[in-house]
This record gives sequence, C-alpha cells and structure tokens, in this order.
Amino acid sequence: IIGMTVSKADNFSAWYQEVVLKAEMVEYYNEISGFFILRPASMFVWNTIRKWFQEQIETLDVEEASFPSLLSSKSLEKEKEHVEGFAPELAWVTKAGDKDLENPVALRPTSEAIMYPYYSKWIRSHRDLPLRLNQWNSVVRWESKQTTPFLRAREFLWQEGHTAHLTEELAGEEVLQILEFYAGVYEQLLAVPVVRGRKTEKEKFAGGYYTTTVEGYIPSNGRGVQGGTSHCLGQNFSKMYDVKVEDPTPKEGEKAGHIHVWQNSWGLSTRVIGVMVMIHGDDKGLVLPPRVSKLQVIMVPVGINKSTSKEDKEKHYDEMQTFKNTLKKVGVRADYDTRDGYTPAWKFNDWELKGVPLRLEYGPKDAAKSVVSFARRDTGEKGTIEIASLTTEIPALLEKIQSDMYNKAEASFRSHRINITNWDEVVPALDARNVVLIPHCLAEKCEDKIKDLTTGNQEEAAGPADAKAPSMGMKSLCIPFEQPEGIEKGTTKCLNPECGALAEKWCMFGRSY
Ligand SMILES: O=C1CCCN[C@@H]1CCCn1cnc2ccccc2c1=O
Repeated sequence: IIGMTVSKADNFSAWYQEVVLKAEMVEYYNEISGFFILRPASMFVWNTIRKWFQEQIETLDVEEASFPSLLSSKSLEKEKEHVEGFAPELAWVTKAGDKDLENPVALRPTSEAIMYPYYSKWIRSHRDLPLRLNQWNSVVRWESKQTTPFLRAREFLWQEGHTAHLTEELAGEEVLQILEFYAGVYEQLLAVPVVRGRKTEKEKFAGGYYTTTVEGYIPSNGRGVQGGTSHCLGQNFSKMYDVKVEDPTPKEGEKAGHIHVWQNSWGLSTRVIGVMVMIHGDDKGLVLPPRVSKLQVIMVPVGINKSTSKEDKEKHYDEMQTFKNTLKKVGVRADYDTRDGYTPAWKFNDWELKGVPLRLEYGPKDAAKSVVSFARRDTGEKGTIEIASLTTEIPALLEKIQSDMYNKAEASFRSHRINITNWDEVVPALDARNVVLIPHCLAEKCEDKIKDLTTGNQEEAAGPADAKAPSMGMKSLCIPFEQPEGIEKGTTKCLNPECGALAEKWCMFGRSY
C-alpha cells in the first residue's frame, strides 16, 4: 500500500515510522540498527536550516573548521569525570585491516576532547579571543535505548560550535545569542514553537557551568523534547586543557597573571526534523512548512482524458510549464505532475503523503476562466486564484500557510503548558498530555524524588491484560526564562510534597524523549 495505513491518534510511534518512510525522508539502514539513511526530502530541510543558521552565526564572526572524527582514549582521560556517564555510548575502532590497533580510537560523540588541546595551543594572548569555531559534521553515540529516525539515532548530523572568550559576561552574551538562533530555526523555518530556558543542575551538561535550551512539545503524546542546547562551559574545560591567556589588565605594579578562558559550546542536530514531522504531520502523511519544503507547489492537470486531443494536452502542459517559470521568478519552488497512467486523485494522495504545502489543479474549465484551483495541505482549504495574480497570490498564500502552521502549534503548546500549585493535579495533567510548570526548589535530589513520585507503579497498571508499561515519570525540561508570577516573595514551598524546601523558580516538567 503506498499511502498511510496508520492513524496518528491510534498509534503515534507506528504512524511516525510510516510517515518518514513513505514520505521518502529516511530509509532504515538494515545492516546496523540505529542508523538511518537521509534522503533528499530530509536533506533539503537540513540544508535549508544549515544555510539559515550559517548566515546567522557569521554575523558573530564564527568561522568553520573541520577536526578529525576520531579521538584517542588518552585524550578522553582529561575529561574522564564527566565522560564516564557517557562512556557506554562510545564506539571504538580496535583494528586496522587484520591488525589490532595498539591504542584503540573512539568515533567522536562530540568534539571537545578533539578540539580543545588545539585551543590551548592556538590561544596565547587575549588578542586571540574570542575564538569561535563551528563544525558541521556527524557524531556517533551508541544509544542503548530504542532508536527512532531523527529523534534518537546512533549517528546524526549536527553542528557543534565551540568558542572561547576573555570573560564570563562575553561568553554569557553569546550563549543567549546562539539560543535565539536555535529558537529562530524552530519558529521561523519549522513553524514549531519552543520555550527558552535554563536546564536544572540535574539535566545540564555535566562538564559545563550552565546549559540553556529550547524545549519543544509533541501534542500527540504530550511529551517535551529538547530541541537544541547552548552551554556555557565556564572555565571547566579551559582548566582541564590549560587554555589560558595573559591577564591584559594586571593590577598596578603586579606581574601579569593568567586567565583561563571562558568557553561555550552549542549544538543543534537533525532531531529538529523529527520534531517538525511529529508536530505537523497528519493521517495523510507529512505536512511541510513552505519555508523548508523542497517543493512548495505541485500543479496537477485535471480534466485531461482520452478524448482530449494531443495538441490540447500539449498546450495545457505548456501553460503549466509557463506557470512554473513564472513562479520560479518570484522564488517559489513549483513543479507539475504530468505522469501518464495515474489519475488526478492518485496524484493528490501521493503529493499529500509527501507533504507538499500547496496543490494547484488546472483543467480546461479553469483555463477557460483563466484561473487555477488550489488546495492547502495544512487545512485542506480550497479555492481559486486568477492566473494573472499567481505571482502575488501564491507567495502570499505560502506565507499564510507558514504562519498558520506556527500559530496552530503555538496555541496547542500554550494550552498544554499549565501552571500547577496543587501536587495532586500533576499526574492527571501529564495524563492529559500536558507539560506542567511547578514551583520548585531546583535541588537535584528533589528532582529524583519527583521522577519516582510520578512514575506509575505496577499495581496501578490494571493487571496482566494491561501490557502498557507503568506511566513514565516526569523530568525537568527547563527553568523558563519567562517566569509566571507568584513565587517571587520567596514564601512559596517547592511543590514536591516530600520536599519542604522553598521554591526558587517555576520549573517546567514533563514526560520527555
Ligand atoms: O551538547 C553539546 C553541544 C555541542 C558540543 N558538545 C556539547 C556537550 C556534549 C555532551 N556529551 C554528549 N554525549 C557524549 C557521549 C560520549 C562522550 C561524551 C559526550 C558528551 O560530552
């Protein structure tokens, strides 16, 4: 069957797998589990993101570099304490040909250990700062959890930015600039709303100082999803790798000391594509936001059949070629489908499955009235457009589709993000596919406890018939920069009934990927 067979509401994970396969975005790499092939439809999305993000970071004078993809166990030694948590994810090369390697090497899971010895070598004076390098590459992390296309893969494409600054303030400024660019990728390109915030001590990058994040929301299962992270590493790595400069402003009469530089690292991966598919897709298949869609308009001839003369058919098709060229001149990526042997209805389904944002139908009746009929992929809305107005109406309609898709997703996230001040309302809220904001003390231990308290226990699962696993506990997603009112007086208690400490901030919690 070429079309969708699974409904999004019935079986979300099966629907997701089917849509990314049938919309020709990915292929499972059957040789090794957890690896996927990215096909042109998804590479177009990724390259659109890459061009936009690259343009943004170039305003910050970020330069591009390419470091080796392998690292020695010796170089990992330096950051051993925080790597130990990640060690099980490292993929090792132990042989070359039939010879064992004296010192096995690991495939990069991220590039700090590869890059920072050279930051130490290159950064000597404060004049070498800020150093800002970004890599577009792929990394390998041998996930033990169930993998799924885009959201959790053992190898994925990403960019990793690594910068060094003279002061904490300069580093902190960049952390937030990059986070805004990440939010822009979601909100401007993918029509996906995100909450900006800071990770708690428990959820931050252990090797860093603090982590800022953009958090998405998947309406189909109410889960939060981490969308991109911008870390301030503080001086942790510069002390590990001895990245220092002479103090440019030594105190009067004192010998200039050294300053360990303040570093950031920031990453966004092809996970963003999975988030977009999950939020916008429907039972007909993919729904692509126009800004990232390889094909924005597909024209399908209608009313052409055996009785249509050859020259009428050719003339009709030539007119669509003209529309295509006209639309190309105003930056619209359009094409037409004149495949013989397929009905218009078959073609409509095929292009809906592939998520093309706008379809134009053009038949002799339309030609007689100098109009084309349109059908929006996101809402199904139909209408007609004067051929004479194509160059203004089509771009405007595509922009409307883009903003309507964003507004719909934003309303859905907003209505499923609820502030809770009564602990007993938390689990019911999660079961109703919400994420929650609760007054929280921000202590790591308290978070652990909250995870346990909100994990459905066995007896609740109604016996053997109910094969469902106990409901997943909630984790902190972020401390939103945008804080609700009500706890600034410092008299509100942490919502965890077993905690008793005072709440520091409203913290967003939810079931998550
Ligand atoms: O997120 C980012 C953004 C891009 C640059 N790296 C940081 C932090 C990566 C954290 N991390 C994530 N998985 C790992 C897996 C194995 C070894 C080390 C690591 C590891 O350090």
